[in-house]
Amino acid sequence: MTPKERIYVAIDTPDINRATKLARLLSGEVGGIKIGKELFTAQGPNAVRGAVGGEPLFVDLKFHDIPNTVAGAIRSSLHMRPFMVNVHASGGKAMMQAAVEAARETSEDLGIPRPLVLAVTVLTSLDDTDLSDVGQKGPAADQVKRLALLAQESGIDGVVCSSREITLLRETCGPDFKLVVPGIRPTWAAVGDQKRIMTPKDAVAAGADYLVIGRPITGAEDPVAAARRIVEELEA
Ligand SMILES: O=c1ccn([C@@H]2O[C@H](COP(=O)(O)O)[C@@H](O)[C@H]2O)c(=O)[nH]1
Repeated sequence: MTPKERIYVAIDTPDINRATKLARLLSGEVGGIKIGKELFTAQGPNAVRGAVGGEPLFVDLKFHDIPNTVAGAIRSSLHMRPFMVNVHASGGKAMMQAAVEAARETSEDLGIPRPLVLAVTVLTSLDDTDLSDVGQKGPAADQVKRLALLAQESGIDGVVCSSREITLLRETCGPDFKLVVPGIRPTWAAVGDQKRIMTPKDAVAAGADYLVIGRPITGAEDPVAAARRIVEELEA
């Protein structure tokens, strides 16, 4: 995979014209587009697929509900022809198994490749103190490892984690388990609300499969130049 192909740009906006413009501008500059709750909730699935065009799509809706409901949500999300979809690992084993099974069945019914089904471990905006505030047993790396192992046992293809846990998860879950990492910050970008961060180059060196990068690209005065700068840093 080339460095460029590893980058999924997070387009977080409710505005379909802005999303479409960004997706067109960045086509060929990155590996794919990630859309999340902001665009999806404002515009719905047809508009999302239209905005993204033919680019590989990561549908980041982080489903977290009872198994039957999550299976239904996964089935519905496959109409956007995603390359990756996700659920929260903390939804438990039965929920993750239901998600994987729904993705398998629906992709067969639709005659499309089965998307990678990922599980979110601990959000990159949380640190050890935040985890303890919500009663989760930290440190964050321990909770990430626990959830990643549960996800792997459930048939999930990989996890969303921070780059700081890559080395640990490569040792624990092996080379084929996909590691998709948001919380990516080039040295020249604002950190914002992210807490467990790393630079693109360090994340790839650590063994990330895909980097999710939003505001450092979409919030830049020139998003194409920002994307190219990141690719150059990865290639250097
Ligand atoms: O743990 C997680 C899971 C998902 N995200 C999503 O990734 C992008 C990051 O955007 P930036 O602008 O680069 O911070 C965003 O869409 C989040 O919803 C995450 O950040 N952390």
